[in-house]
Amino acid sequence: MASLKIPTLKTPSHSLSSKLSLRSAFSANFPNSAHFSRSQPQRGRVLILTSAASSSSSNKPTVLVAEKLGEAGLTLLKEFADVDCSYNLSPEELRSKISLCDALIVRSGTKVNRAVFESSGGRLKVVGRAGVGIDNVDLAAATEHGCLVVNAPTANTVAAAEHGIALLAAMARNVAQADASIKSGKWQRNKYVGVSLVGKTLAVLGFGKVGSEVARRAKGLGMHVIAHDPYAPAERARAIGVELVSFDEAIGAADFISMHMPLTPATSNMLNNETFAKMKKGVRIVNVARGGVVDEEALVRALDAGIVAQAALDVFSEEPPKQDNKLVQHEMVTVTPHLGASTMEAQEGVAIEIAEAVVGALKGELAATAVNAPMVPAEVLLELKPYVILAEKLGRLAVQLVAGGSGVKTVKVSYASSRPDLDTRLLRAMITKGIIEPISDIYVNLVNADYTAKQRGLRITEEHIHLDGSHEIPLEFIKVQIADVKSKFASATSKSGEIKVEGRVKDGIPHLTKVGSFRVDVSLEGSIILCRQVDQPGMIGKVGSILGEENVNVSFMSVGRVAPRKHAVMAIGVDDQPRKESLKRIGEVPAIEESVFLKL
Ligand SMILES: NC(=O)c1ccc[n+]([C@@H]2O[C@H](COP(=O)([O-])OP(=O)(O)OC[C@H]3O[C@@H](n4cnc5c(N)ncnc54)[C@H](O)[C@@H]3O)[C@@H](O)[C@H]2O)c1
Ligand SMILES: O=C(O)[C@H](O)COP(=O)(O)O
Repeated sequence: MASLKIPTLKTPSHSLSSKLSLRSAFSANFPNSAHFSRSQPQRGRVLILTSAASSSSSNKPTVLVAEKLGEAGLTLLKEFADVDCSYNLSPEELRSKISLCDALIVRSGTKVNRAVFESSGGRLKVVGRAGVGIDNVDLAAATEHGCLVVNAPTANTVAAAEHGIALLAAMARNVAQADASIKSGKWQRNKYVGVSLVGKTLAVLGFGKVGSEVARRAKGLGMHVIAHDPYAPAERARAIGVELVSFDEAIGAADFISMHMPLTPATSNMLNNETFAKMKKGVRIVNVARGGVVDEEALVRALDAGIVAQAALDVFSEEPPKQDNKLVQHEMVTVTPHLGASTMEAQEGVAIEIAEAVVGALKGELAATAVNAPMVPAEVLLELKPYVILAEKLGRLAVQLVAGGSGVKTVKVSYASSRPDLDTRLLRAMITKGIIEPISDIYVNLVNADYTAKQRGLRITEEHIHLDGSHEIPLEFIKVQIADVKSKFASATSKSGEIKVEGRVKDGIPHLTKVGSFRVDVSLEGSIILCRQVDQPGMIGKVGSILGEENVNVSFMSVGRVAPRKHAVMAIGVDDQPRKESLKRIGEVPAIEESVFLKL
């Protein structure tokens, strides 16, 4: 397996402070538009931006809105960002614009593929999908690029359900065909005799938000409604009088089938030759989900064979479909151009929902509708905040203790807590960030931490040390151990050979409390000098006066020793980075056996 090579450690261009917010976890962070400066690119806390990447002279982030968005959403966005509404961009135009944008908002008509993320040069931090389906966004590529994807999953539910019902009724009564006929001067009352809905069985496939609203409305029309959804809770179905059945039962019993699942590899072409063959002859199909859930050629054949009497389609595998598309031209098929979400009300709602999500994500707030990052409830985030800082700093310290040329492969993290259900995803992500960022150019956040670790051959194992006691404090301490490496500070190596650092939060401030087997206590602010010395009088004074002469402000000092007059480790918190010569002078103090400077 590859390993994370330790090159010369980079000095972070920022200094961490206790002001560090949860932003670091999400990365798509603009503290607020007024304080954001592109001319001073920073890593870690905010986006990597360069003045060359800036398209505007203001300090605001740039949001590209690539498809029509409701006014209320645009107004919200404009309060926070420079908004570039460029509709109908070609793929090339989108790729060339994207490196100037911090966020991109699309509907279903824009393919946000890997090339888009690659062209963004690391600047794109949020993709907002103004709607539900995210099949037009390459989530794997987004995650690999540390880009958060958020959607607007609720505001168009009713609109989509109403459109499904509209198509159901229009299909059953040949509304579209009869309308076209009369407009062409004909009066064909016998040709357009329809079928009734009342008493018929409707199978809703996909019993989520839209599917259940369709079911509720269909029941109001007097239909018998059954549903299939492998993941839907039976109680939700029962509550509206719908029975959940197997896929085969659903399609075998249905007079009408309505599709409401997302397009995924598992649902692609789920209606196909084989499944059409299991349906009742004369079944009618509505699709307001995605074109790709139906094998369109198989549907044409099923229509021509009379297995499917009629279909009503709002969505197509290729949008817009070619003009000679056999389904579009088929007499027994009613079509609309992906209008499910297109009501005035839904579009205003979606625009607000996505604008809030994108602005929140750019500010580094928790994104409630994130689709490629673990959901951590806001209250958990707030409580874990100081531990998040501790986790990153311990990772950062541990990796700086690794000798150059070593390969970091295995990191073990132990969480000592009385909470059996402690959510460690965020902490793990931050330790990963702390370990990887000082030694690479990769920007790590909650979105891409696990992926990045895997890519770099870094295996992070986690252990919970269960403590008895009050559940009030989420965590007693975090221990980070790096195995199978040499350390540039031998005292940081435990008896079993791992580099070991341990820390805890005291009064809301993260502290380093153990290095190797030495207990220390130094607040993790500024930077740290670690020295191992023979425990004897005057050591603190000697080192302190060297730092004083060099004008380096000491914020904290702590000495941990194995026994009086034996070995001791002195941890010194410093506000400024000492000159190399100062560190050399410290190393030359006779009783000092080794020393190292660690930048936080
Ligand atoms: N035509 C439009 O304009 C329009 C508007 C809104 C939504 N949509 C589409 O409708 C889909 C559903 O929207 P929603 O808001 O109800 O989403 P949702 O996530 O609330 O519901 C989707 C449901 O599909 C279920 N599902 C997943 N795999 C399935 C499978 N193999 N078989 C059966 N069910 C399965 C899920 O368990 C879930 O309950 C969206 O993904 C989107 O593609 C289209
Ligand atoms: O997934 C959705 O939300 C719908 O398909 C709506 O898509 P649209 O935003 O392109 O209308």
